[in-house]
Amino acid sequence: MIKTEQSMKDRNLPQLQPHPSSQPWPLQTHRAVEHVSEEIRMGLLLKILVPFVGLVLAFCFYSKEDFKPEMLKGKRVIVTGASTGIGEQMAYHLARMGAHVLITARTEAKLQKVVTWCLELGAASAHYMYGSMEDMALAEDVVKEAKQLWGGLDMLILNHIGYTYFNYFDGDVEHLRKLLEINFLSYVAMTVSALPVLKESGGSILVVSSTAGKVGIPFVAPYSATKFALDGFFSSLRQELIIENINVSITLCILGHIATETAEKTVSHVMQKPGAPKEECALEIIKSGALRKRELYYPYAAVRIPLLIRDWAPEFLDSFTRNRLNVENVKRS
Ligand SMILES: NC(=O)C1=CN([C@@H]2O[C@H](COP(=O)(O)OP(=O)(O)OC[C@H]3O[C@@H](n4cnc5c(N)ncnc54)[C@H](OP(=O)(O)O)[C@@H]3O)[C@@H](O)[C@H]2O)C=CC1
Ligand SMILES: C[C@H](CCC(=O)NCC(=O)O)[C@H]1CC[C@H]2[C@@H]3C(=O)C[C@@H]4C[C@H](O)CC[C@]4(C)[C@H]3CC[C@]12C
Repeated sequence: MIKTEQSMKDRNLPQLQPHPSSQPWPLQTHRAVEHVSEEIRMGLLLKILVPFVGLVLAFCFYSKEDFKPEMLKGKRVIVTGASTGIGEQMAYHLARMGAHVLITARTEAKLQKVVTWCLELGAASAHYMYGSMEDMALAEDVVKEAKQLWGGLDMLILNHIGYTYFNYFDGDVEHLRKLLEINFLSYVAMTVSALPVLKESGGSILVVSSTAGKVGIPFVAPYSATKFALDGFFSSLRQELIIENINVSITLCILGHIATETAEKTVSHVMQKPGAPKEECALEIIKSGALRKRELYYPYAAVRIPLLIRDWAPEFLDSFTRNRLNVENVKRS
């Protein structure tokens, strides 16, 4: 194209100027129109959505069954990824409620400290097994240990995750494969191993997931894939348990940004406010499992409202999500 313009000049011919109406709109005008129609759509959406959300919140508030800590007294509970973060706090809450806890992670020293503190807090018993959930045999051995210790199992809390970077997807398929093993396949392996004893006890499976397992959030593609996989697998399995009248509940816990050490280290430079408290998050997960809820959203508004918007205005939600992050602080590694 430049070459063409150059040849016209060489031949000293008058430069023909295209008619203004034939020129494409300048980018700015086009974007302004797009923005206005988006504004109108948003205005309509909010006039409908806000009352609807109010009704949803009212329903949830008034339909809330009462949770009692005694529900967990003497219950036999496995918590994975409990050496730190939300899992550690869940172990402490369960201990205070008088449950039997078996906790897992890779770092034995941290697990020993958590078990000691669980006994201090009143756990009926507290044990740990350490190792990486890349090893499916470990996933099965943990459930076998629970059967040997307690003769059964009442609650399986699947919580651990492998290392997660927060950056543009770098094309590393091997990292994704490994994360699928740790964050997804090991959850399936533990479930397969635990289902027979959970059927005997009429127990519960709690699957800890994320906003990033329900909507597209930038910079977490591999992690997000593993969380979406959890939704697909466990939502399908829940249907099969209902069809077969098997009294095992599955609660999918959809979490927003939680102030754990790892999360704050990973994303504090892009988040505009700190995460929600891990202690309260941990308690809400336990409550939702004890009440056999289908899904937990925590923090409620921060997670539930984007999910409502997701199906009505996906492009708006994408734009809203990007605007909530200081994306300029994410530099390709
Ligand atoms: N924090 C947040 O903002 C959010 C968290 N979530 C979810 O909550 C759950 C807990 O998150 P959070 O507490 O922040 O995570 P943390 O990073 O604080 O804890 C992760 C736990 O998993 C263990 N772990 C790590 N790698 C492995 C492995 N290969 N095999 C077995 N265990 C492993 C860690 O112990 P060790 O290193 O000793 O193995 C640790 O106990 C996760 O499922 C996460 O997806 C969801 C949304 C937001
Ligand atoms: C950035 C996401 C939150 C989007 C938002 O603004 N939601 C409103 C709100 O939550 O207040 C974060 C939601 C989920 C987080 C990620 C996650 O699921 C856990 C990982 C934990 C790991 O230890 C660190 C990074 C995480 C990928 C974490 C990053 C931030 C979120 C995507």
